[in-house]
Amino acid sequence: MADAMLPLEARAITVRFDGHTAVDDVSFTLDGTAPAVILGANGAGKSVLLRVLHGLIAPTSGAVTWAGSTARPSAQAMVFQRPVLLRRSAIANVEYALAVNGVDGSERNIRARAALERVGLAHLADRQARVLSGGEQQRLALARAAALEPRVLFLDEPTASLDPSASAEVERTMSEIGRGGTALVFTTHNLGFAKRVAGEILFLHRGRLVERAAATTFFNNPRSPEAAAFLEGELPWSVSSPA
Ligand SMILES: Nc1ncnc2c1ncn2[C@@H]1O[C@H](COP(=O)(O)OP(=O)(O)OP(=O)(O)O)[C@@H](O)[C@H]1O
Repeated sequence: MADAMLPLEARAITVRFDGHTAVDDVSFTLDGTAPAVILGANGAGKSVLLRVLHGLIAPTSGAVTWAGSTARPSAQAMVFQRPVLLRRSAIANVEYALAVNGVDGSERNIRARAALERVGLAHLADRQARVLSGGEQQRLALARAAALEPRVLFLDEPTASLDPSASAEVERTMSEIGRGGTALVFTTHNLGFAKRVAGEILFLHRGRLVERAAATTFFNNPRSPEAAAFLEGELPWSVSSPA
């Protein structure tokens, strides 16, 4: 997990869909030392920004650079709100991801077992992935991503469709992965989760980055009126960006 790929820099990222601006001239640099959480109301542009950073969406203008290069490094992965799992056993799902990433056959099983162990799913290694509970499926998605030993892991609302106890398990697993040297960058609507895990906050409002701060500063003393309203629960439920 060489640090040669950091910092991760967003340079004037703008994303437009059919004339609608989802992300509007967003710039920041992440050095990977603390978990970064992207916050904002529904439609603020969080998921789109995360996908641009990961390389799933090309920005309309601007660029993402890794240690100054626009080449997308392989040591970064993404976990989605609802994991897409293959119709195979839990361990076979992890082994498949390792195979796709060029890990030798002999090593795959060892790394997959270690990854399942890490997320507390070793006992379910041979169970069909698709019959696992929602929380177990999300932890399997985390194991699959962590097995690749990414330097940066993007997570889009990783606990959104889970009950409180499954959320707590996923949160614990993410923190453990973060302590293992993987930089976490994620979105969430769960402010308690953000407070517990975040080192810094990137707050988006209508596609614009209106505030970036250390998490404690952001939650105790937000500078922007938009962030203050968001934390007070006073922003309208959906805040779309202007056309
Ligand atoms: N593929 C797409 N085509 C057209 N518009 C899109 C597309 N993806 C996102 N958008 C729009 O871009 C805006 C930002 O969407 P995004 O999913 O990033 O919001 P978000 O902040 O993640 O919201 P939420 O909290 O509801 O998930 C929204 O207005 C959304 O409708």
